[in-house]
Amino acid sequence: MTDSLDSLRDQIDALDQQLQTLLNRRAELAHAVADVKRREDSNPVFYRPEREAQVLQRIKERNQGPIDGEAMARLFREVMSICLALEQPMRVAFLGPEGTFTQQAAIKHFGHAVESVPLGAIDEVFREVEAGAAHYGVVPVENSTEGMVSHTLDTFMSSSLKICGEVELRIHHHLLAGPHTRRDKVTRVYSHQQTLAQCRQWLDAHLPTVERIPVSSNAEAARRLRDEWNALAIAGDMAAELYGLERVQSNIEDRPDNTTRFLVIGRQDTPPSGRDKTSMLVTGKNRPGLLSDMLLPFREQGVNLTRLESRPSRTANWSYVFFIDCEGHKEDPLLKSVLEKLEGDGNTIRILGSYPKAVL
Ligand SMILES: C=C(O[C@@H]1C=C(C(=O)O)C=C[C@H]1O)C(=O)O
Repeated sequence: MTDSLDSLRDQIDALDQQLQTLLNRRAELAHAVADVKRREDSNPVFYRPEREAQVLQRIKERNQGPIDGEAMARLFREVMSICLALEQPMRVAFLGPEGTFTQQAAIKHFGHAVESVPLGAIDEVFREVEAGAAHYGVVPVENSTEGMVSHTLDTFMSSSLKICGEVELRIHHHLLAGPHTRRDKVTRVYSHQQTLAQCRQWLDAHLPTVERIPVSSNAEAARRLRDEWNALAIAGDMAAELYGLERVQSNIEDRPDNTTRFLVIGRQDTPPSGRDKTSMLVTGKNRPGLLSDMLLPFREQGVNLTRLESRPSRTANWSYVFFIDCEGHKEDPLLKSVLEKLEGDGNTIRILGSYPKAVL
């Protein structure tokens, strides 16, 4: 015999009560952890990215369903966010304004229990964290369609901040109309330059005569529709919701797997989580074979590179710094010997951070 609706709901109520008790018990334990951190360290660090990554990874691995592993991890992301807020309310600066993908990335990484602080430019995010006015910052670093965000890489050259996490976000762009938009009279479409580039083919095919106007962010594009009647905007869900815009067409990005990677920056080093990445800045004296010599130690030790970019060093013309991302933590023996070899060869290395690979 199957259970009646009332009986099923009674069972759900009983479980909810247990879950609630357990969640509060968990929060009490997190609070106790905070006391230990305070006792053991005069300058305690409450947020522990390596521990959070391990917790989320384990949740995904042991999940049996029917709830999907990713969804379960997202639920626990929020639980940890609330527990951490009881230890210490956290301020996270991001490249604003409200409604940008960077804010979405910040919330994906830290959960909703943090105070997210919009700032106008990437270097302002760095400065806010350097000055201690925010605990952490989130900035975009590369897009799978459009490549690196050079401004972020350049800012690292003059900053002492550490990378303590990465966030990957699938980016969906929608064509949006405002409350006064006259759809038969549209002459302009607003968006950030990167977004316009990511939707180039769609725009060529569907709006070839509409002028594309780059603005400072997708959220700014959405905001402009409040008082214009002959324009559309391209932005993501968050900006669309925030400004109450209507979707004319969803998911107009040219590549369906369009993804942006963001970095979390802070002032502290992150211990190993077991599934880590390391980002570094390497400079060497310009000579034939410099780059291939730099890469050799990685090959010899079997350390996998995940990214390599060069940027002008800004100290002399045609001299370059290399941004190298690889798998592993700087304390791993294999990576340690790569770093020693690179330094022994006369290169200068600055480790920008070792941090857990994105779990969500
Ligand atoms: C409870 C801790 O503090 C924070 C909260 C965590 C949690 O709720 O599980 C995990 C890591 C920290 O960011 C801890 O360090 O274990």
